Amino acid sequence: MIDTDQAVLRTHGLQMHYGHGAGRVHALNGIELVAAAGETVAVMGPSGSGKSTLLHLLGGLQRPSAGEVWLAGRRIDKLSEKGLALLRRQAVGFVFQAFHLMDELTAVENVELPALLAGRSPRAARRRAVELLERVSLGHRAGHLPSAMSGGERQRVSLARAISNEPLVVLADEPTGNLDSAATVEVLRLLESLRTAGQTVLIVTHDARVAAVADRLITMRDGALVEETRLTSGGGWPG
Ligand SMILES: Nc1ncnc2c1ncn2[C@@H]1O[C@H](COP(=O)(O)OP(=O)(O)OP(=O)(O)O)[C@@H](O)[C@H]1O
Repeated sequence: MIDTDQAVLRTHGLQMHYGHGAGRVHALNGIELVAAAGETVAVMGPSGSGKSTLLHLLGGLQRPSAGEVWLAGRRIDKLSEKGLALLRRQAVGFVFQAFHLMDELTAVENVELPALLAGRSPRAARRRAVELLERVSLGHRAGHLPSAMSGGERQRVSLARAISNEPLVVLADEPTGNLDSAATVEVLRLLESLRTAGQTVLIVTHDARVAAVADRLITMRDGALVEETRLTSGGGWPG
């Protein structure tokens, strides 16, 4: 049991409905989730079980229909739009299956963007972006546009961007969903290095190799958490 005082992420009675009347979809039905500081949590479950919706609510991309979302001891589901935008910029790093990089910006410009938006000096933002690209073994590709990069390289750029503001939590939605096996292994290594570095990470995935990197695996079905497994290896490199 995780001490909720140490929770970076916490939900209480989290519900999400879409639509009205007969067309109403209950995407989340009262989720109680706690993620401790430094923990990597994988979320698996069938298509439509509510994984992406949960991730969006945790990162302040959407607001719940009912219930509470807490990030680092602060309730975020009642924040204003402006407050949510600030929170997303400062406290959350997102990684998406489709990368969501800015096509017209180079790799280094993509990675430095969050730091610039957060008010860092251009020089400091550039220095950090270069360091991060080196950390994901893409220092030599800093000046390249995303269109000139492979899927694995693009996802490594988006991981570097996700951690550029030292977020409290990294939320990854099927980060290997668009990647071949070799690129998946590269991204797995990076997720593993985030875990080792003590970053709090939540990963939605359909890939058991990705889930194996986590400290804890949560399974969802029909908008509910139905199973929780502490991985015996405490997270580890899949063989
Ligand atoms: N914007 C929306 N409007 C209406 N229904 C939605 C919307 N977004 C999601 N849903 C529905 O909510 C339920 C949960 O969707 P969600 O995308 O969270 O599932 P998921 O587990 O992430 O699925 P997948 O693994 O296919 O990505 C599904 O029934 C889905 O059709």
